[in-house]
Amino acid sequence: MYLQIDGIEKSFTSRERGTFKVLDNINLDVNKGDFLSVVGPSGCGKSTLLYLIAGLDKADKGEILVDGKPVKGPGPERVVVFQEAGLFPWLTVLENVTYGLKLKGMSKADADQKAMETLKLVHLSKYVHSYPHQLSGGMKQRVSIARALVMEPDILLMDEPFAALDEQTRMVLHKELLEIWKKLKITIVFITHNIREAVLLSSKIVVFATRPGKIKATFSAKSTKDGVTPDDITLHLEQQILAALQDEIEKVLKEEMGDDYSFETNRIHRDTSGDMGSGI
Ligand SMILES: Nc1ncnc2c1ncn2[C@@H]1O[C@H](COP(=O)(O)OP(=O)(O)OP(=O)(O)O)[C@@H](O)[C@H]1O
Repeated sequence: MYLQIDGIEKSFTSRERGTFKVLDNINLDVNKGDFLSVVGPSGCGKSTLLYLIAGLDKADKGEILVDGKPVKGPGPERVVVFQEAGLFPWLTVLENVTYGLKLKGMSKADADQKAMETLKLVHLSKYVHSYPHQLSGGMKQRVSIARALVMEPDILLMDEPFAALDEQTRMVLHKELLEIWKKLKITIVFITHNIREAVLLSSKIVVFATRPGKIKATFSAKSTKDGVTPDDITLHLEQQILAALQDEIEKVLKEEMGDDYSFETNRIHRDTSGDMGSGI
């Protein structure tokens, strides 16, 4: 197993909520080259798990292993792409992408060459000298993906990277991310609220239960790759994931709105034209 998550527990403490458990006994095995999506209602601990894998935070209990070695902090083999591109506004696209390489001590010429190759991969060769404010949201997110890929990580950790983008841009980036995944044979852990996005992109999907976050169901979505899956298989998988999520969504709504809140099962339904589950 390439990425191994063994018995992870994590609690936080805040003035309003006291100490509360966010992740409870998370066990997950990810193979090298898997595209794993984690789907779950708001606040169930998806990002917390991603940050633990990234080594940006520490678990209270359990262990995360990459290639058999315990994660003890951030490492170049695990790079995070966030929802907001977070580019340096005073640097050009090329300078943003070479920034990490130069910090590692790479010469300008080598860093520029490597960055140019990576920017080609995300179709931004023409914009290397542009500044972030001159780019659309989708282009900024491409730069952010290039900035991560240029470090040649083994695992790309993506925290709702397309959530702030419009539907058409997101569709294009889905296609491009799948091409990159296949070309680089990289392992991806992808956090999303969007069931359709998870089904379209992933080889494996994990549904989180909430309060505290734990794994409720795991689905294999390998057959949905390469666009060969008949629509009805994709839709069936979406329905199964939605069914697994339904109780969890209700739990969150009752906590937020009160126990008398009634959740109609037909409120969230499969909508072939829409963005399934994006409002969860
Ligand atoms: N540093 C922290 N201190 C206190 N509470 C935190 C901290 N980080 C996260 N939380 C809380 O832990 C819970 C899980 O947060 P997390 O961001 O992991 O959930 P999520 O599933 O990614 O949510 P969303 O889908 O809304 O982004 C939330 O209730 C959040 O408010």
